[in-house]
Amino acid sequence: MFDRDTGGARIELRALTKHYPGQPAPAVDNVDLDIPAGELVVFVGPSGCGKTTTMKMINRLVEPTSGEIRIGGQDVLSLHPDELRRHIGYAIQQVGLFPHLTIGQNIGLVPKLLGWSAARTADRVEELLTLVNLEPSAFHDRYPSQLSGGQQQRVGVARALAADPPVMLMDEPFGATDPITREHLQNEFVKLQKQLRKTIIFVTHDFEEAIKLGDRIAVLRERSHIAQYDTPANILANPADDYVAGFIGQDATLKRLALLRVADVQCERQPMSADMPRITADASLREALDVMLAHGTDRCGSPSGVLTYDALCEAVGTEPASGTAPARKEPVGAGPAAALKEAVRR
Ligand SMILES: Nc1ncnc2c1ncn2[C@@H]1O[C@H](COP(=O)(O)OP(=O)(O)OP(=O)(O)O)[C@@H](O)[C@H]1O
Repeated sequence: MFDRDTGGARIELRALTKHYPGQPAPAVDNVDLDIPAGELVVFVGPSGCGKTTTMKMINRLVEPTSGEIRIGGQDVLSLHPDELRRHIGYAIQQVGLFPHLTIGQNIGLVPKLLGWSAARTADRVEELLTLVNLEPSAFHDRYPSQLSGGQQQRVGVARALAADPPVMLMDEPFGATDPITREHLQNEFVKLQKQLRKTIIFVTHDFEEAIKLGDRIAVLRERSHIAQYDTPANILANPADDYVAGFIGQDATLKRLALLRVADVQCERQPMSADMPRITADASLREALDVMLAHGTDRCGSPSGVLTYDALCEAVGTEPASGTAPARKEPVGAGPAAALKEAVRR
């Protein structure tokens, strides 16, 4: 099956359509989409636009009315749905852990179904608990009700990864957590995916989350019609139309600053004074701008040279304000929104 390459498999949707019985219009209408192997693609769109239906057709929790789905070149509709689902990881907001099974048993469920030996399953469960930052000795034998919401969501992700599937479907998997836990889970997940390079479809309502996690974002309209499908940077720089621009909101420049690293920008080879603020190469341009504003200067030192305010503006395609530099000292805590209003949008 397509899971021979567990590092990720290409997903192709062709004219994919779902018309629920008794409904006046299809929930998903004639969708074409290619998802390259090893990429994480985020579906964003308003409630009811068909994100979940599109995703559930891929593991056949919903049967398509018409169209084609291929994973790793294989026709998904010709496979037995149960067999198919054992090779696609699935994580959802409600987590769906079995309350009467321990955490270890929940994670080991699919490997057991796949006929793995008890020893191999036990090793995998331990490996996965460690991977999602849950100490195996502390969590293996607990029941789901004995875990916090964020911990349960980590178990949900571990369970989806259990059989090392090439494809993962994730429907708002961090949705039910508070903002701090959510950010933590997102950061961990970004690190994890860098390592695993699964092919992932990730549904969210949160555009910030889409920018942070996605190699590409599919912005969907009603009936899953694709308004734009591109990298976060390209969508932020060139939204296809007002609909997409509406999703991005007011802070496109800020979001682009957050996406770019100091290392991505041409720095000038010039002497650095002792009082020039310093920034690391992997800091974002948003952080660099904050540092400049906090120090009332238009430049800061980085490992590859001096990063100037003008270079920063050029990197996000914004004209530097005339007379240039962020002149007033502002506390770092004033945050980038205030900074950009002050420095970029004058
Ligand atoms: N089982 C069903 N029977 C009939 N209609 C359905 C069924 N499931 C979903 N729908 C309808 O299909 C459309 C798309 O629903 P879907 O859940 O895919 O949207 P969504 O974009 O995931 O929404 P949300 O963001 O609110 O979860 C909606 O109009 C919904 O009411």
